[in-house]
Amino acid sequence: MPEPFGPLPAGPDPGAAAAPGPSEPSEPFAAEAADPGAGPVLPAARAIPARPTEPPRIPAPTDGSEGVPDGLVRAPALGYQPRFPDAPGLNWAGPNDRWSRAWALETLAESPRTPPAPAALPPAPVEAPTLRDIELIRASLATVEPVADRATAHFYALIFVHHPEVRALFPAAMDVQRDRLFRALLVAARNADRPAELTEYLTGLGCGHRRYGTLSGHYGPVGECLVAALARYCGSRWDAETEVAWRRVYGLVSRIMIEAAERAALTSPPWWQAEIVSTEARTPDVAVLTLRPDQAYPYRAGQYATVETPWWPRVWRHFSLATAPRPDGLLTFHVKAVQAGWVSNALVHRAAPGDVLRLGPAAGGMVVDHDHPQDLLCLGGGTGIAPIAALVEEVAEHGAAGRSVEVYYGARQQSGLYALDSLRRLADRHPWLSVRPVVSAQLDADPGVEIGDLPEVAARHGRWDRRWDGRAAYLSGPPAMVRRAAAALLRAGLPTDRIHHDLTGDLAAG
Ligand SMILES: NC(=O)C1=CN([C@@H]2O[C@H](COP(=O)(O)OP(=O)(O)OC[C@H]3O[C@@H](n4cnc5c(N)ncnc54)[C@H](O)[C@@H]3O)[C@@H](O)[C@H]2O)C=CC1
Repeated sequence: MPEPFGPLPAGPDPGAAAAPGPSEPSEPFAAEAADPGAGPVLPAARAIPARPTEPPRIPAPTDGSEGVPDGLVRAPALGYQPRFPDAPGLNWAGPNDRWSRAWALETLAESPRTPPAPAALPPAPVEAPTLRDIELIRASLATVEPVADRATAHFYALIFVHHPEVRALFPAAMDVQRDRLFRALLVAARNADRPAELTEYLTGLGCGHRRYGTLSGHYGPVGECLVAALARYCGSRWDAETEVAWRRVYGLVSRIMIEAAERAALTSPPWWQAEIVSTEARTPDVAVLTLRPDQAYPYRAGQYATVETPWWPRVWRHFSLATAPRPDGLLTFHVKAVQAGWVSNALVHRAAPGDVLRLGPAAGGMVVDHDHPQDLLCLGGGTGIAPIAALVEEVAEHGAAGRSVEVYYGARQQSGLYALDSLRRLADRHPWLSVRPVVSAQLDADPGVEIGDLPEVAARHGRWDRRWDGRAAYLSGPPAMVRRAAAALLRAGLPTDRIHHDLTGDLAAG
């Protein structure tokens, strides 16, 4: 199962290089810069799956659509009725379709498009972990942490040797994957005595794993290999009591993930295919991509999607949805080509209208509460402005209900403020919205643009006039920026639960 315990909780995927945070679905935006291997971004030798030209016939919808969200109609064989039945190259899903073959998914016993079979629960009864279990698990993780690289490599080696059919679910390069496993284990261990947080995290993880083709039956073998790898690298720290603790916790973890995946299978597909309908270069390394999904793609402004390109099979990256949900169902992403970023470079420099991407389900908790209209303070750095722009649009559509929204939009230089014009147009129409552009260097700054790092400029304003009192804050951009902004807001007295972001980890420590 790819990313077993994969991308940690809480935000989109590529881009963030530095320390991870606590609750992700990973430090979205973080993994891209950390892609292994750097080197030429798009090796010419890579085989690109051919784009199918003959979509299979789409079964007619049935009337058994109870409990299915708006826009999705269940059909018996396919599971869901496509939103755009005439979309070229789309809507071909199911066992042995060309997309699945290109991705080598035919090696699975069942198609990942097929709703998971009834849960094959771990054989032993699933018991809640005891405090002693949690203590033992944390102690063993602390022992393994210094050799986490070797332990996770051993874990994957065990899986691939003993369960070779699972290899096809993982990307060719495993470096980032390895790191994710251990980070996910740490998150789970950190939250082991907080059942609500743990359940929320694992639920997101279980649903997200559907896009890899993970099936209920994969969890058992993965658990065995995990325990074996931990036992080996814990050395003398490992004993029978520790093993029982791990088995008990793994049983609970896998049950929550399997059940979440089964619930999700009732109302949504494991992934969406989306055809690029336009690409627009906004700067030499930032492109705005507009996509047409093959079926309705439910999300809230502020959330992100995981994206896979045809050029890097099974390598998934997070990008925020950059508009509020649109009536025409189109989706927009802002992508910056980062150094050694395989996916982001492919999307910015190679993707063209007609190319088909895959999307995982929307995730992330950076959404606006319209029932309690607080004033909002939004900081968007670089392409981190994407979810902020979506949030502002959603407030505009929903009605500001008396709240004011203040957006600080930062870039390193003036030419990087690629979304400023559209934000200013919104501000011209809506008196509740103010937009303050900030650039790091004087150099080419236009009049009215403030100079400095984004968190510092916003903090200056916050100190002056206590602008932040009573506001809910939304932070999005480079991890270091988000951490510094969060630390400034905490110092200014904003409570933690009013500071929204998609990073995981200890913000204040950053
Ligand atoms: N594409 C997307 O949908 C989203 C991307 N992101 C993340 O946003 C980031 C955008 O990167 P770039 O466009 O290259 O932004 P950038 O590195 O050019 O910086 C943009 C702003 O952040 C501030 N900043 C940067 N580093 C800072 C630091 N160490 N301390 C304080 N302030 C700092 C700068 O002052 C500038 O105002 C990436 O990490 C990406 O993963 C976040 C959410 C959505």
